[in-house]
Amino acid sequence: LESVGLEWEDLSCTLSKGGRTRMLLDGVSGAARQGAITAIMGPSGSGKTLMLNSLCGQVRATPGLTLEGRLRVNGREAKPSDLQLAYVKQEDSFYSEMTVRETLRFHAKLRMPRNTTAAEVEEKVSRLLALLGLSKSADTPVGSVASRGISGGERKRLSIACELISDPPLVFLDEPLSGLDSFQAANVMGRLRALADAGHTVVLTLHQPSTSLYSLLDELVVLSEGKPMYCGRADQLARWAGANGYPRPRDVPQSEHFIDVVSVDYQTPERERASRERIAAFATASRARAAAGSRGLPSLALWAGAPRPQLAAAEQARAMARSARPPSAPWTQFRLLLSRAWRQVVRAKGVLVIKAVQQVMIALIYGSIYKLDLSQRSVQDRLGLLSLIAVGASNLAIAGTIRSFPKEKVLVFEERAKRLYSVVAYFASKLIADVPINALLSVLFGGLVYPLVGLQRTLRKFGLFLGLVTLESLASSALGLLLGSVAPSTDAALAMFPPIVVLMVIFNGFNINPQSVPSALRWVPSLSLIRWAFEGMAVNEFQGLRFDPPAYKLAKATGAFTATGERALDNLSFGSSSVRGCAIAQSCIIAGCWAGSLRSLQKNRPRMAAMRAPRSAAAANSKRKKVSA
Ligand SMILES: Nc1ncnc2c1ncn2[C@@H]1O[C@H](COP(=O)(O)OP(=O)(O)OP(=O)(O)O)[C@@H](O)[C@H]1O
Repeated sequence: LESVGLEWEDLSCTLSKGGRTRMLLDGVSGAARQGAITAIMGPSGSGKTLMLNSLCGQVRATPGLTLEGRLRVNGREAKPSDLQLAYVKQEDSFYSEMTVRETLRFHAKLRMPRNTTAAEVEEKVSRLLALLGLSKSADTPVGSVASRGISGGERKRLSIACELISDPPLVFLDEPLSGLDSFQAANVMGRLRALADAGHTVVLTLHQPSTSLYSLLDELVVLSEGKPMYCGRADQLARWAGANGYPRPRDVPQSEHFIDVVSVDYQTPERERASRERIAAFATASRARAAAGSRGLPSLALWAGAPRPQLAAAEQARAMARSARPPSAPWTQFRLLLSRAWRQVVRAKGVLVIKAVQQVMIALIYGSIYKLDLSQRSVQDRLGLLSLIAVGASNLAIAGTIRSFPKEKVLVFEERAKRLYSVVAYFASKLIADVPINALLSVLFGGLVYPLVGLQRTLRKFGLFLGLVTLESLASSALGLLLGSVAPSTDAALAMFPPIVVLMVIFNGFNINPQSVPSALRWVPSLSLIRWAFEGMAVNEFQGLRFDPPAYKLAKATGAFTATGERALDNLSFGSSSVRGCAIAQSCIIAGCWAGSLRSLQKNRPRMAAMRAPRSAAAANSKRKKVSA
């Protein structure tokens, strides 16, 4: 493992909004050495995660946010994007139906160099399973909130294992113990200790660790209000507090005591002022200690003896280019993604059964209510039934996709940020895995409802009906995918869903005559997938039908009744429509939604803030004064 020591200097982050500037991080300096666990601690909201993210280039670019600082790797200036690191986020997301081993194998195949053999992949997977204590649960599905799987601690260890595939020397973890009970927390921390002992440089954020977990830490950075309160050896924290006038009472763990000392006390205005003064004093003392020079910081001296070999410029450029694209071939990415997506679809048997039961129930409801004959009444019944089928099928498919896709999108963004695969490979695999199931469910519904209600009994018309229902379901899923891709969250996507469906229902060709559509909205019906489904099904059903004349004589004599299916279609302005035309229009909507979703996934990647060189000490001080004023 490459020996890596990381040093940061004058790390600052400001956020300017509405004429006000907040210092989120304020002149923090420190170091993390190889073979050590460095923890970033502090009260809630003190900037722990922000600092960790700053070091590894993961701060989201927000309007008004500026990030400054200097990073050095083994004494040489570096940018966060140059670091070969593992970053384990607080929230993990996995495909719930994949087992632990399959998840790890998936990552290994995507992350390991292209010429890695299958045996090498398996060897790596087994080694990581053993290293993170996951061998026993290797063949258990990861699970989710809805389906039980591995424990919280095992999920965290799996996240760490996935990040360790490419043997990064630096390992960053945001709150790795959050949500874990003391047993699981000790297990995770024990594995991190083993990683550090194996030569990794481990940096993590922590809330309040127990005394036994604290004893596993080597170095500590304590923040309050974004300011540095302490940077040095974890076991020297109490000495630092004492030396600055706040000796630790007996029996109070040193981290608990110090974090209390440097927390803002909001109980009364006086106490708040006093606590802020205390924080300012600790910040000054801590910065003075850092400014005393790198030799003053124990951590810096420890890695200084292991300089990183200088890479030649050409080799450096090649390494950068390599890291900018996924290591695996596009075909491999597609194959692996398809196999993962397919497993997720077919193994989620509960979801599949629910969807199938839903389709059967709806078909049975229609079948028990509608009995179509050739009476005059049946004209209205047919139109009503076909319009309900068109609306119902689209609602089910759009809502289903909207609910599931935004969650998947988060995982895809994360995996894309790690450059595991291209969006095209992901998108193609998703469509291929989803389409057969959607088609199968549509055929199940259509195949049941068609004979039950008594639609025209010819094999050709039956086949066309199934095709139209399937196309509509695919178009609806594609629209759901588009909404899920452009919307920032599931809630936002669900909020967009009703108005869009209402518009599509209004303009379905049955509820408003095309001549009555306001001229500014004439284009809307051509985008309504419900309209194309309804129109296609109506043309398919009504063409060739001869209706019985009504029983009352006057209507019979004047011919004021619907004698043929063609007449019914004329009344709806569908006289010149064809099933083929509707199917082509529906296919164009599918293609448009897929293209839009792909584009949105490609464009909507989170942007990270770049780190600028810090301003001079004098400029930083004057800014500090301005902000606090
Ligand atoms: N990208 C960003 N844009 C704007 N503000 C941000 C950004 N990242 C963090 N902040 C702000 O910085 C402050 C510190 O947040 P951070 O999440 O680092 O705190 P923390 O110490 O990790 O808190 P906790 O212990 O509660 O998780 C918060 O006020 C947060 O809103």
